[in-house]
Amino acid sequence: SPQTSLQQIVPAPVKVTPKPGVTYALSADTRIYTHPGSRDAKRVGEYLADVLRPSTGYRLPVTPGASWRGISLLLVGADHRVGKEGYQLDVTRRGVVIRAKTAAGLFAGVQTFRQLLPAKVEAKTRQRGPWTAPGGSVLDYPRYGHRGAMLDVARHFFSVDEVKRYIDQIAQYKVNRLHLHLADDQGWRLEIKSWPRLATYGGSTEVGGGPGGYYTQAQYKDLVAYAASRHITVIPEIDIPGHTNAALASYAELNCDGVAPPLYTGINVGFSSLCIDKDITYKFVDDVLREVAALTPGEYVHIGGDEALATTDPDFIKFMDRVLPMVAKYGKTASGWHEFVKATPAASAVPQFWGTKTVAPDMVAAAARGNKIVLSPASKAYLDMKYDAKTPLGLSWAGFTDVEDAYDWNPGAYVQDLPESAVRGVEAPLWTETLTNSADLEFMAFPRLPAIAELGWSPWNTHDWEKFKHRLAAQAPRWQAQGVNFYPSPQVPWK
Ligand SMILES: CC1=[NH+][C@H]2[C@@H](O1)O[C@H](CO)[C@@H](O)[C@@H]2O
Repeated sequence: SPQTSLQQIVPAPVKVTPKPGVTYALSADTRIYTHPGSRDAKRVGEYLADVLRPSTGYRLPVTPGASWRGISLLLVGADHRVGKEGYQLDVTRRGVVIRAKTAAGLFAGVQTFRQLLPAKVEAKTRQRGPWTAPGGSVLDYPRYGHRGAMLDVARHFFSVDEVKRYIDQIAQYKVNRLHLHLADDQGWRLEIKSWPRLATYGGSTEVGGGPGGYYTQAQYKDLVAYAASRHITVIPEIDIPGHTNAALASYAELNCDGVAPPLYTGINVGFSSLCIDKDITYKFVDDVLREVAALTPGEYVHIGGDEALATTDPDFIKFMDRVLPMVAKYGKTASGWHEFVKATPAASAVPQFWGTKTVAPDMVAAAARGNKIVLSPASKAYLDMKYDAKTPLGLSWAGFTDVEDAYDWNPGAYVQDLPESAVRGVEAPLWTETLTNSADLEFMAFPRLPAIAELGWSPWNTHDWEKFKHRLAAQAPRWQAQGVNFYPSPQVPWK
């Protein structure tokens, strides 16, 4: 197997110091040690063991302790620059030591160490060794705190296992936020106990008329916990007041005329709106936000707000003025598509920019008021955009996006006059009007998701398409070992 290298890690680390001639070899008696007394460190150790055991066949016991031999995950001695999510990795002839201040940092270090082992380590079945990693040191920490992926489970429903598979795939690239688009015109995907028909009826179909589906609150809690075990915080989105046909179809009383529209299985947008002047609308939103907030250990709840074309601007503002305080009442910070800045949300709220142009005066104004922006420019970060005219899946309203387009922009300087200090990070949305299973998701997400993940993690001084495309090529054997159905873009010199 081609020797891996410290120079091929994705996302590119802050500082890499190879030690030529030094190699570490896993062996049958390798042990994994984790910071004594830290349950979270032990969980990272177990995660690493779960990755390595199937392919190597080694026992790799995980025990509290530290040793120069074997693999040690320690919450002591890390360079202060690692901060909350960074790490230091040292690979010597005798052993591997990952140091961090938090378990999240250890988890990030494990993702890097993983990439130093041969690609076949990613297989779920026993492979022949040797299991070697090149010697050297890495000092690493993220550029942005918000490094997100969004999955639209409303247009097409994706099972708990399919979402977990995507979680495992994005975790490899140090993504730390999973935004779940849980409700839209075509489907309501989360059980709400106070409004049961939202899921049972509103979740009973999907784009194209298939059976749809929904997560019970127990299943949703399982997803949130699974993401957390990969140090990914789930941001639930209930898109309102637009994109609400599934809710309006489920409860006639939510409609201004008291008549429920039929369930919708097409892919138009902008035709639905909650009834802004009915009190029951705000009881509905309050009940939903209360239940969603109770299911959200994370700080943010996303209330959508995009394409409210069936809502007048004054009504949109009136609606948001009544709803945004509910998010705070339930102890959460609001996030929303960039349109919601029309309602002047609190400075702590997170506008998510999805525009296609680099001039967004409302984003600059919001930043001036203290809002920090998540960047998801549709012509760069939308993973549902076709790669080119021949791409069988996806949409093209924002143009074609091949992997170089997804990579070649600077989030710190993308929106004119928006200062780097006002950028909270990046997020890659995967809308699923045309996607129905994991293979479809993977075809659109790989190789572009790692490009967006690198923009979120790596220092700008490492940004170089000519180098990145080779590092991306070196990821392909890993995706092959994992059965990831990636798009072999002609822009990448695949191995
Ligand atoms: C924020 C946003 N609203 C629209 C837009 O993005 O385009 C998506 C498709 O690319 C579509 O699914 C979504 O409903």
